Amino acid sequence: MALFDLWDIHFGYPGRAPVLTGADMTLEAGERVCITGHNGAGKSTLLRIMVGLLRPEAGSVTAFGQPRRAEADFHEVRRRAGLVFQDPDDQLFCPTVAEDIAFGPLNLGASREEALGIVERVLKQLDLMHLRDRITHKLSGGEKRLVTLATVLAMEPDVLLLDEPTNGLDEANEARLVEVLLGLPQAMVVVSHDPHFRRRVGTRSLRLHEGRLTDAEPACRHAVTP
Ligand SMILES: Nc1ncnc2c1ncn2[C@@H]1O[C@H](COP(=O)(O)OP(=O)(O)OP(=O)(O)O)[C@@H](O)[C@H]1O
Repeated sequence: MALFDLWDIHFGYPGRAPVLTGADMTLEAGERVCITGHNGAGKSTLLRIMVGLLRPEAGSVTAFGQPRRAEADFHEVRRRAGLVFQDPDDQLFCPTVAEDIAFGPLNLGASREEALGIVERVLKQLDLMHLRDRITHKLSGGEKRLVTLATVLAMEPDVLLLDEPTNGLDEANEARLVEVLLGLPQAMVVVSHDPHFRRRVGTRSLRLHEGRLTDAEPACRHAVTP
């Protein structure tokens, strides 16, 4: 069973030319699907449709084996598929890094102690312990991006949806991010303009062009076992 199956997705913003005009995509366990395409092609739009932040005009979204149509159908999808937005400021809203990471688990019913344990685990995993008590809005762009990933990993999603995760990262942090992603068990969809990054991380690459997804560069790696 595919984790996600998007079929013939059509979408346009009001008063603008259509963005998606029959996009198809599947995501299987163990896959890391990279998506490329020019600015404004609709990559972020597609990720938002996957988690129900936008609803397609036509076509279907099946996630975790169930067709998803109404808002209520997407609650489970958003719990199981963690979207890391392109702009970290859309995602970080607590005073400190630790509070931002603890927010999701606390919201899902974790105790204060459990949440603090999760904060420590994900910060160690991403090598970010030094940022634990920093004021979130005073972090650099690259630091914010890594913290955003930490907030999503803290929710232990089954699928990761990453929108331009290398934006603003220096070489060392980009290399570290590659290692972290390759070590994660989750299937993921990664939107990236960075061909080197896509080749390192992706098990499959798609190009979004004129509203549809097609195979891009040949895969360089085989799917990892889930
Ligand atoms: N809320 C909105 N209202 C109207 N138009 C929008 C809105 N959000 C995005 N768009 C437009 O829809 C198109 C697709 O945007 P989207 O952000 O999905 O592209 P993208 O492929 O992610 O681009 P980039 O590579 O620049 O991040 C663009 O032309 C954009 O201007």
